Amino acid sequence: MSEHFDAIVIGMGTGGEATAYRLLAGGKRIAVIEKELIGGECAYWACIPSKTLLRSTEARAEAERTAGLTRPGLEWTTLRDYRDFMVRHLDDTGQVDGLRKLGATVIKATARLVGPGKVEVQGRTLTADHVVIATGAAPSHLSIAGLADVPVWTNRQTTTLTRIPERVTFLGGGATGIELGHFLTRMGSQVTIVQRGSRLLDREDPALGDLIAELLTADGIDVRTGVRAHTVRRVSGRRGEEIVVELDDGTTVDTDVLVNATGRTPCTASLNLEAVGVRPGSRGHIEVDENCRAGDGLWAVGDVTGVALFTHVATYQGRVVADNILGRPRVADYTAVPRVVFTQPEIAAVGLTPASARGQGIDIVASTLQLADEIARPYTYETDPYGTFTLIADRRRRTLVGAWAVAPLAGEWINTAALAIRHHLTIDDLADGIVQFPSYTEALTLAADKLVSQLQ
Ligand SMILES: Cc1cc2nc3c(=O)[nH]c(=O)nc-3n(C[C@H](O)[C@H](O)[C@H](O)COP(=O)(O)OP(=O)(O)OC[C@H]3O[C@@H](n4cnc5c(N)ncnc54)[C@H](O)[C@@H]3O)c2cc1C
Ligand SMILES: NC(=O)c1ccc[n+]([C@@H]2O[C@H](COP(=O)([O-])OP(=O)(O)OC[C@H]3O[C@@H](n4cnc5c(N)ncnc54)[C@H](O)[C@@H]3O)[C@@H](O)[C@H]2O)c1
Repeated sequence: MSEHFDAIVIGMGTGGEATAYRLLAGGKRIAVIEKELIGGECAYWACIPSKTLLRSTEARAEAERTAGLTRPGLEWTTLRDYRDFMVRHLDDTGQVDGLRKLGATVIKATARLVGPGKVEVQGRTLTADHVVIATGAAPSHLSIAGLADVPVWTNRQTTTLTRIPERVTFLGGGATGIELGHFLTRMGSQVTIVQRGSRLLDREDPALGDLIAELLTADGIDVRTGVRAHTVRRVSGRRGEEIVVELDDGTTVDTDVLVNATGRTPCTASLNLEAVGVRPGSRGHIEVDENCRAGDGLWAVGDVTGVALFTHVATYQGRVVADNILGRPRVADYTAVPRVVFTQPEIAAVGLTPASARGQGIDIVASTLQLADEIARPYTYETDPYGTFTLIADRRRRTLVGAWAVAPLAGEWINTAALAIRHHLTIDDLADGIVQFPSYTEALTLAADKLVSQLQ
């Protein structure tokens, strides 16, 4: 017997949850299907544990840079227990019960499409007016000789670790490698980051990549850019079993733990997409239109769409899809999605990079501030003040198109720049702002003011 629903959500990470809760609030009868834990990657193995772990190392380093404070102790076992609490001890009973109380049918198993509006799970066939795919992404496959013979960690083993390894090597210098590498170096591990691209965070402004490499190197990380691992071997060394990573510049890295942080690929293999006539795009993603629609009565949200692999984007798309299903037509607008790497200091970017702006034919004008030379807050905040901020504007329209910062709390105050870009504020609007003194956000007004002068 088939069971019919208004909507079925496949995958209950952030994107699936955002869709499901909004549909439930809108009075829809829904089924949600999750093969692992309701809450998905972010809640258990990504954003939440990584930010929880990083906060203690950040607070300790901040104390060292604050007048009158000395280095506080850091108890790994207490931090580890708090991390376990924050990831709900990898138990989603509360989430399952909560959804059931709201009226959802919750199924913990792998779902498979068997036709338009038809989903097979645990031998049952469910039908629905709408099917929402929210199956996320998984670590990309690595092709390196010898890899099958050595243990390779992903973000999952790294964020759930119980012991701090002596030596850790990250393949990949994106947000995952930088955040988790930064945490581990501050916990005493000897960390190496092997980055194929010529810079860390290679989709950002090159100036940002250079700055981060300097900061991470100063923190003790061995940053190797423009190189690739071609072979890995397990050997018996002085300290017992170890892994030797051979790089294509002729150098090697000896390590205890090897982490694949080379990016993520959308999860579609288990879905049987052919049944609904969908072929994954070039990056393995499900292509969606401006409403996040992948076909008739078929929608996709989150990492599986390959749009921008962030929790806030998955949540946003979930709201867009739910509103469309609820009969409130809504278009997704990805202008000014903030991108923050939670190191200390934080690395934050939003909008276009200078290269992407030029690629769109925009004549740009930029202003870079060394914050300690320009505003008071860095001095009241820390004894060794630090921070760089760049604002990028469209010369002709005078609107803001991009910004980045490497500075304390940048992940918070970059959101003001995000709002300004999203709502097409001009540099004149920003320069006319009255901003709390002393705050890091003052940099935004000051940089805008400098751009106004530059354009006179
Ligand atoms: C280390 C790390 C740190 C991160 N930190 C941040 C951060 O600080 N901020 C931020 O914005 N983003 C961060 N991200 C990115 C963020 O985790 C993802 O963008 C987000 O989790 C995507 O949510 P999602 O719902 O699309 O997918 P997921 O959370 O991956 O959920 C997909 C779900 O679908 C389930 N599923 C898959 N196939 C099926 C099937 N056939 N049937 C049933 N269920 C299925 C999976 O089990 C999974 O639970 C981080 C990522 C990593 C790796
Ligand atoms: N704070 C956050 O919001 C946060 C934190 C972590 C991850 N994420 C998101 O999760 C997604 C995955 O992050 P990620 O850092 O794993 O991937 P990524 O794609 O952002 O970065 C991977 C990096 O690895 C490099 N690389 C690829 N193949 C390589 C190889 N064989 N050897 C060495 N380097 C190689 C690439 O040049 C790239 O710079 C991203 O979209 C990211 O934005 C977000």
